[in-house]
Amino acid sequence: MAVLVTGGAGYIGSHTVAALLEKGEEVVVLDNLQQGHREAVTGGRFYEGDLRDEEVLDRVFRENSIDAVIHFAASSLVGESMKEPGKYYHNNVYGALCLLEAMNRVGVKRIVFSSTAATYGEPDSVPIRETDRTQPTNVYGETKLAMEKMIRWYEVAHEFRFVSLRYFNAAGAHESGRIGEDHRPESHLVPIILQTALGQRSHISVFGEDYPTEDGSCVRDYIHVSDLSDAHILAVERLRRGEDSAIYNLGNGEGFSVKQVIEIARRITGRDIPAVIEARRAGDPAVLVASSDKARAELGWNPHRSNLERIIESAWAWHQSRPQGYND
Ligand SMILES: NC(=O)c1ccc[n+]([C@@H]2O[C@H](COP(=O)([O-])OP(=O)(O)OC[C@H]3O[C@@H](n4cnc5c(N)ncnc54)[C@H](O)[C@@H]3O)[C@@H](O)[C@H]2O)c1
Ligand SMILES: O=c1ccn([C@@H]2O[C@H](COP(=O)(O)OP(=O)(O)O[C@H]3O[C@H](CO)[C@@H](O)[C@H](O)[C@H]3O)[C@@H](O)[C@H]2O)c(=O)[nH]1
Repeated sequence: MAVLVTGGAGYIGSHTVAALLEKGEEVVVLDNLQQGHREAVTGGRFYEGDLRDEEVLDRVFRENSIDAVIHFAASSLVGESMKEPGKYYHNNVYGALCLLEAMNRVGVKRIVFSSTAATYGEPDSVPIRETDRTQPTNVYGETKLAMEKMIRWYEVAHEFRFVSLRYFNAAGAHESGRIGEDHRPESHLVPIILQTALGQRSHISVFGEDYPTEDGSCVRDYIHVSDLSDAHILAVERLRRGEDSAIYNLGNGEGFSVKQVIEIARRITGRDIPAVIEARRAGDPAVLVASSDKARAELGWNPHRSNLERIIESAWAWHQSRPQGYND
C-alpha cells in the first residue's frame, strides 16, 4: 500500500518523502509546485496538480493503492496570512475539504495532518501542552485550527482516524545534503540568517525587540526537519495499528530568541551577520515553546537531532553547497 504525501515537493514534505522511501514505503506525491520543487522529490510517483482539483485527486486515488495520507500542502506564512486571509481560507480550509471528500469517496480514512503551534495563539504558560487553550493570533493558525476541527467531524461522521501534528519551528536540512529549505521568497528566520551569512542579503531584520522576553525578541522552539519526518512515519504506523486519533505537539522543548539564533549562527558560520531591529510583524506571539511529552510517550518519538547548533550546522551545509537552492 502507498502513502499519499500532499505537498511532498515542499520543505518538510520532501524530507518526509525521503524518510518514507528510506523505510521502504511506496510513496505518491501530489504538489502544485507553487512553493515546492520537483527536484526535491527524491523518489516515488509524482503528480503535479492542485488539491482543489477534484479530477486530479480522484485520478491519484484511482491509479494507486493508497491506505494513508500525509497532508502537508497548504499556505503557511504567518505574515502573508494577515495580508491575504482569503488565500489562506481558500487553499487551506477549502483545500482540506476537497481532500477529505476525495478520501471519503474512495474509503481512504487515515490522515496525518500538518498542524502548527500557531493554533495556540499567545499561550498562558509555556511549555504548551496539547490540552491548552487554542486561540490563534493570526489567520494562518485560524485556518489550521479549522482544518483540525473539520477532520475531527469526518471522524465522527465517516470513521476517519487522524493524527494531527502541531509542529513548532521547523529548520535544518537532510543529512545527505541532497535536500533542504528553499522557499521563494524566503521568509523564515534560519534560512534568511544564513543567506545573510552568505552575503546574499545585507542584513537580517529582527521583527520587534519590545516583547516581554529576556532580550525583547520573539522566542521560538526550533525542531530539526528530519525529527519531524520521523514523527510522521510513527504517526502512519499508529494509524495502521488501528489506534485512536490523537493530537501531538512536536518541538524540542527549549526556546531561543531571534537574537540568540543570530548569535549561534554567527558562531557556526564564522561570518559577520548584520542585524537591524525593525517593527513587530503582525500576528506574532511572543513565546512559543512545546511540551512534546505526549508524542514521546505515545508515539515513541525521539527527536535526537534538535539541538539548535546541530540544526543550524545542517542548514548551513545545505546553503553552502546549494547557495541558489534548487535548480528550478
Ligand atoms: N515550516 C514550518 O516551520 C512549519 C511549522 C508548522 C507547520 N507547518 C506546516 O507544515 C506544512 C509544510 O510546511 P513547509 O514549510 O514544508 O511548506 P512548503 O511551502 O515548503 O510546502 C508546502 C507544499 O505544498 C504545496 N502546495 C501548497 N498548496 C497546494 C495545493 N493547493 N495543491 C497542491 N500542492 C500545494 C506547495 O507547492 C509546497 O510544495 C504546511 O502545512 C505548514 O503549514 C510548517
Ligand atoms: O526575517 C525575519 C524572519 C523572522 N523573524 C522572527 O523569527 C521568528 C520565527 O519566524 P519564522 O521563521 O517566519 O517562523 P514563524 O512565523 O514562527 O512560523 C513558522 O513556525 C510556525 C510554528 O511555530 C509554523 O506554523 C509556520 O508555518 C512557520 O512558518 C518570529 O518571531 C519572526 O518574527 C525575524 O525576526 N526576522
